[in-house]
Amino acid sequence: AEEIEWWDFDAQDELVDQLAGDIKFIIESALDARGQALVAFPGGSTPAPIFAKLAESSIRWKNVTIIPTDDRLVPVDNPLSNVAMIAKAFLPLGARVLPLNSEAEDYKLAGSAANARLQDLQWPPDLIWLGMGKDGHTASIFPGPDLDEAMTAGDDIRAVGVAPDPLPPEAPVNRVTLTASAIASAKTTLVVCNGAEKKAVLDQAIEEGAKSAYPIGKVLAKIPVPVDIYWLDN
Ligand SMILES: O=C(O)[C@H](O)[C@@H](O)[C@H](O)[C@H](O)COP(=O)(O)O
Repeated sequence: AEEIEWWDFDAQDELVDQLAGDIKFIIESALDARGQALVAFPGGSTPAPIFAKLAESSIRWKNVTIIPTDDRLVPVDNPLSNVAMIAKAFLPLGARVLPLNSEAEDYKLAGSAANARLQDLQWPPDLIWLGMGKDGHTASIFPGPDLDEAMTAGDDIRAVGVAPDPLPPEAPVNRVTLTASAIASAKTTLVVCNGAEKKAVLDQAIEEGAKSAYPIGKVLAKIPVPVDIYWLDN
């Protein structure tokens, strides 16, 4: 990243208020400028309170398209589905929510189907919000066999299918994920993470940059704009 700005929080509600306010500002600036906005939100356990706060805000959601940064290859009625979590929060407000995953059995096919779908969108996204795992993964760019493809896919490849090895215990399924070049194309990127363990990983990843074994380090090194990191010390 051109520059990294850290925002440290001691209390979750402070982080939620600040982050929801900043995301609202980014979306409304895009709506004022282009009449529409495209944003990518992560899955996992961190987003729920922030989604709830965003859902309370007076954003003109009907002109907003939301895609997941990545998704687990499960049907939308599966509790592991990221798009289901996003749809539950924002569809009732009139936002357009586009799934990354499809019925494709094979994760590679699912990746190409997701990539084809993203080609129809007004690119690049106004905002990409990244989460991070303790292993340094972000979106579904994991350390391991598919890391290279997700990191080196050309600018025209916006999503790929990945088969993390080992499968992440919190959601042991194959995935589709935005590629590093797609993430690096965003107008604004922010990272949200919590806890001392993740902070240590993130500090090391940022220091090591493109050489890092941590995917978040490689991805952040590709981003040409300043990145804000919201960290909750809990
Ligand atoms: O589908 C996913 O799993 C996510 O998009 C993933 O990248 C997530 O952001 C991290 O795993 C952090 O997850 P937590 O918020 O649960 O710590």
